Amino acid sequence: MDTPALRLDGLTKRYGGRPAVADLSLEVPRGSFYGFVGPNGAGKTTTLSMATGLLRPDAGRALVSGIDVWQDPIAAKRAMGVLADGVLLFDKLTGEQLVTYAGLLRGMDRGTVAERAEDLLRVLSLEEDAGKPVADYSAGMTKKIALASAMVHAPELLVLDEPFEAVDPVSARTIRGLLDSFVASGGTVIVSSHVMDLVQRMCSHVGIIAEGRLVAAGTVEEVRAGQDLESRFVELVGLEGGGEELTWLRL
Ligand SMILES: Nc1ncnc2c1ncn2[C@@H]1O[C@H](COP(=O)(O)OP(=O)(O)OP(=O)(O)O)[C@@H](O)[C@H]1O
Repeated sequence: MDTPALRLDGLTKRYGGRPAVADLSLEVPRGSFYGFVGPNGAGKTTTLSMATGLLRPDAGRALVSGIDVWQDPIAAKRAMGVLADGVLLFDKLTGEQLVTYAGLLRGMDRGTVAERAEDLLRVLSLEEDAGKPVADYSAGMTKKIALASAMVHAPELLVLDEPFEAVDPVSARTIRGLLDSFVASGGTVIVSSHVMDLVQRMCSHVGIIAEGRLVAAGTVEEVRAGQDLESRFVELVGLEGGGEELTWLRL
C-alpha cells in the first residue's frame, strides 16, 4: 500500500544539449490529487510525457505502482490513463468510436466498452455530438473526448496534462466532480495546470517545477506555507519581466 502511485527517479531530458528536465525526482502518493505546476516552458509536459511512456528519458526512471514504465510498458500503461498535451487523436473517428477504440485497445469487452462510452458521453455532455467526427469538435469538446478515452478502462492512475484548458465552467465542474469521486474511491490523479487557484482548491498535493527542476513538493498546505498558492508560486519561480511596462502601448 505504501508504493507510490507514481515515482520519478532522476528523470532527465535534453534538447540540443539544453536540459528541459534535469534530474527530477518526485513521489505521488497513492490516493492523492496531485497538481503539477510551473511557468511556461518549465518542463511539465516533458516530465509527464517521460512518466507515461510517450517520451524516452535520457536518464532516470518512472515507476507506476512500482512498475517501470520503460522496462515493462504494457503493464505500466494498463494501470494508467493519460490525457497528453498536443498529441493527435484519430479525429476521423466519431467521438463514440474514439472512446470505443480506446476501450477495445485496452482489452475490454465490447459490451462493457459500449456501456461506459455511453455513460462518459452523457456525463461530459457530448451525447448529441457522439456521432460527429472528432475533427469537427471544438477545442473543449476535443479535450473532453480525450479525457473520456483516458478514463474508459478505469485505471488506478490518471495523468492529465491541462485537463481544464478550453473547457467551459459547467463541464469543468463536472470533470472535477468525476475526478474527486475517483480520488475518494482510492484512485490517484495528477493534473498539470497554470491556474493556481484551481490547484489550491482541488488538489491535496502540489509539485512546482521551474527550469526543469523541482523547486517545491508536498501537500498543498506545506507548499503554500500560509500564503495563497499563487503568491508562493511567484515567490519560488520569480517574477522575471513581470513588472515591466510597454510605454508604446499606452494610449
Ligand atoms: N520537441 C522539442 N524540441 C526541442 N525543445 C523542446 C521540445 N519539447 C520541449 N522543448 C523545450 O523543453 C522545455 C520544456 O518544455 P515543456 O513543453 O515540457 O514545458 P511546459 O512546462 O509543459 O510548458 P507550458 O506550460 O508552456 O505548456 C522548453 O524550453 C521547450 O522549448
